[in-house]
Amino acid sequence: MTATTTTTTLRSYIAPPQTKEKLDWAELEALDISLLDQPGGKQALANQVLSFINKNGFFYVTGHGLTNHQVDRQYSIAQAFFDLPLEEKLQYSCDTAVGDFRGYKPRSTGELAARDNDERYNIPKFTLEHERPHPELILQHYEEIKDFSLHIHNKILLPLLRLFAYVLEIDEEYLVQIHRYEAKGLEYLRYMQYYPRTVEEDAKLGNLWAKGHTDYNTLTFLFHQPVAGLQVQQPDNTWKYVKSEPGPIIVNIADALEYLSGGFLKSTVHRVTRPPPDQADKPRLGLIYFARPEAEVKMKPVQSPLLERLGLQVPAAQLKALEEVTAEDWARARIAKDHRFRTGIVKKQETEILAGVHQKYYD
Ligand SMILES: O=C(O)CCC(=O)C(=O)O
Ligand SMILES: [Fe+2]
Repeated sequence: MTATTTTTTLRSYIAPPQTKEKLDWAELEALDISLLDQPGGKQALANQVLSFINKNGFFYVTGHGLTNHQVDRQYSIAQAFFDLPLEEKLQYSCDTAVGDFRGYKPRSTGELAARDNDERYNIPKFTLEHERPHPELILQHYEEIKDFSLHIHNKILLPLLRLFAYVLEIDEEYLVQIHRYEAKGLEYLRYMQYYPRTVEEDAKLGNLWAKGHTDYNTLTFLFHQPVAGLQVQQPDNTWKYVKSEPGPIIVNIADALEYLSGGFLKSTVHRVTRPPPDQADKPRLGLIYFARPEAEVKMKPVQSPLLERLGLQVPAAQLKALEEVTAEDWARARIAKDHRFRTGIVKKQETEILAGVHQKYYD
């Protein structure tokens, strides 16, 4: 694969206006990670993390060093990608039947449209393992996409992992060492677009654009996108909207980090609902980065003095199962099970994923 340096003019991305509806927004903490470079900053952030993280795995990150312009450039590329003819996009399809999410996933049509109403293009880590064909449009912006992805990995993910390790009172490099960029394993930047449906269609589907789920990776980074719909499940099982403003990145803890932290860091259930009336007729374009542990990492919990003091123990049966499950196996199994439902192979979503470990929630 060759990355060309040709530059074509991209249509500017103009974000849709924020909703004027009064919605029930979740109150989420914002971690300003630029404080990590200042005296006392790490301890202040650790105290902040300890104040909420065992209840809620959603938070904002600010001070992350990416500008709104850089984010909007990614949206311009994403927008141009989804504008490509379907036949071209289909040449880069991902093999979700075997749990491989690299590349393009179309939305389903006909009767299955109800189960899958979004298009995705997942751009994997820029390592030899993942060299693969991309549309010319992506190749033209390859270096820019690479810089953006590497910034997320090196300047946002790794500092957060060090902070979480510090909170868990374990070696501060422990989590970083199982997320080496060059190592075998999959992370990706995702361009995503949901499509509006009629009031009647949505009503039949419980007004859900994506059912409640947890993510299967380490941390998910959701960049600003103003079409409201993302909701996070509260400890009392109710749902609140997650507000997205230009600047902060919404971050959520996902399964691999919950397992590695013995359940202390909570992989938090979320879903996407039909947007409010003043936004429901627009496609909802998203930009998301999914960080994952290295492929061979077993998801068994770390030995942590904090967890011991708190008396947090993973149930014996689950612990035994997790000792066998690698981050790669877990993600592949989740993706392959999801494929079976989306493509109609099974009628109901399967909650048992692998080795007796169940996915937390479906609805
Ligand atoms: O589109 C969103 O806001 C959330 C997407 C999501 O939860 C996912 O792709 O896992
Ligand atoms: Fe998700």
